[in-house]
Amino acid sequence: MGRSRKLTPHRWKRLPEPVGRPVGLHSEALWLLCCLLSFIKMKKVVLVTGANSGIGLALCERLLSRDSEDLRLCLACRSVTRAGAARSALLASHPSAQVDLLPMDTSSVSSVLDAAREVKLRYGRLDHLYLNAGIMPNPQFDAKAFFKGLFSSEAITMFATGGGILTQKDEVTADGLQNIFATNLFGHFLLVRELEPVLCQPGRTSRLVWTSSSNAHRSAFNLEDIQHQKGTQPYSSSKYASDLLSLALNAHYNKQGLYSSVICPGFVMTNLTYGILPTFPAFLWTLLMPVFWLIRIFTNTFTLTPQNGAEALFWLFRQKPESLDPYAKYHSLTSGFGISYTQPRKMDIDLETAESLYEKLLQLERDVRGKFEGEAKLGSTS
Ligand SMILES: NC(=O)C1=CN([C@@H]2O[C@H](COP(=O)(O)OP(=O)(O)OC[C@H]3O[C@@H](n4cnc5c(N)ncnc54)[C@H](OP(=O)(O)O)[C@@H]3O)[C@@H](O)[C@H]2O)C=CC1
Ligand SMILES: CC(C)CCC[C@@H](C)[C@H]1CC[C@H]2C3=C(CC[C@]12C)[C@@]1(C)CCC(=O)[C@@H](C)[C@@H]1CC3
Repeated sequence: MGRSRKLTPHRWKRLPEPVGRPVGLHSEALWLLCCLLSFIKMKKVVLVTGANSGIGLALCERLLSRDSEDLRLCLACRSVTRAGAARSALLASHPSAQVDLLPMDTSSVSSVLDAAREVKLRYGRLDHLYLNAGIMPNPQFDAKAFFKGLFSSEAITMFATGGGILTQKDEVTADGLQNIFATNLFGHFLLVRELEPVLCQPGRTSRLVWTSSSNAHRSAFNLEDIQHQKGTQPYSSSKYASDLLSLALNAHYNKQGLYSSVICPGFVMTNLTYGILPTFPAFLWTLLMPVFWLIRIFTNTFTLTPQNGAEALFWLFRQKPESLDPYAKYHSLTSGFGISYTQPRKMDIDLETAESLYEKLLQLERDVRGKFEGEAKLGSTS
């Protein structure tokens, strides 16, 4: 027996936009009503990269706590197992929520292209895209510079930005890209470019939000070496590049209803920060917490928990995109009393550099696509 096609109220909710226009005056009116209703009732689609832990997972939790009924959350993660565990944790506290999984490794071009294809097939719309996945592999902590900085006038800045005390050793991915650049920036850029048809739809606005950092420094970034092959601060460079890219994306896409913003979550205790001192046992971090709470009195950037760190991401979700400043970075901050809030701070960026980076990224995109198509052709002929 064929499945009944009766439209129960439950089905209305999930009804995709009507396809094929019926003929006749009544049917025309009915079709218009259908369009209107499906537009009103359709859930907002929110995709978060790196959603299985830390700040990304905390954002998902906060979004569902606010409204789990009208959201369709998609966790884009490189590990299916870790993503599944995160989904189960979210569903345990929000059983009626709609939480989907999407396998995606932002450091791999083919994985990003596959994931984007899947998003277009599955959703047909995308309201919020949180570009949050990020890495800081092989960090080198300069203890000498840290203790020197501790007794200097720059102590607070050092704690707020990690400037001058951290470097990283980068690697090359299978696609021949620098790993930190590919993971934190280029994979996300490619994703946005691929998702253009669902992000830029007439009569609708969509949002991009980049999880950047106060560790993003102009001095670490070089337009002649956007992947940071030569330097020792690829993390800082990738985050500065995301600040620039957000500005360029606004310049190119605002007229199509797509808006981009950047946030800094502050200093948060997550897998990324635990990795900075790998030999430092977990219980020592816990012992240090009272010290960190004390430091928070002097710098509100010590947000410390992923929930506090996700504050600016969550705040942006509730703002009208047109009201936001493309030159501002939205900082998650936490007061000495533990109260979280969001504050915009001007970024050290300019449109000319942003445009130059954008052009270079477009060129790199053409190069990797060309390589992919070439390999695909080779595969089909052999
Ligand atoms: N913690 C902090 O103090 C600060 C963090 N940030 C930024 O916040 C963001 C989130 O980090 P945070 O929550 O702290 O750290 P976590 O390590 O907890 O989260 C990072 C997330 O990114 C995912 N990820 C890493 N590499 C890839 C990849 N190649 N493809 C897909 N997903 C990937 C991780 O997945 P997996 O679990 O598989 O590794 C994880 O889900 C990052 O962009 C980071 O740079 C910025 C400023 C400060
Ligand atoms: C062992 C010592 C007693 C304590 C060491 C503390 C440092 C490891 C942290 C102090 C400031 C932190 C910091 C970051 C990493 C860890 C510290 C250097 C970041 C660089 C992490 C990533 C970011 O994006 C920055 C915003 C953070 C800034 C502060």
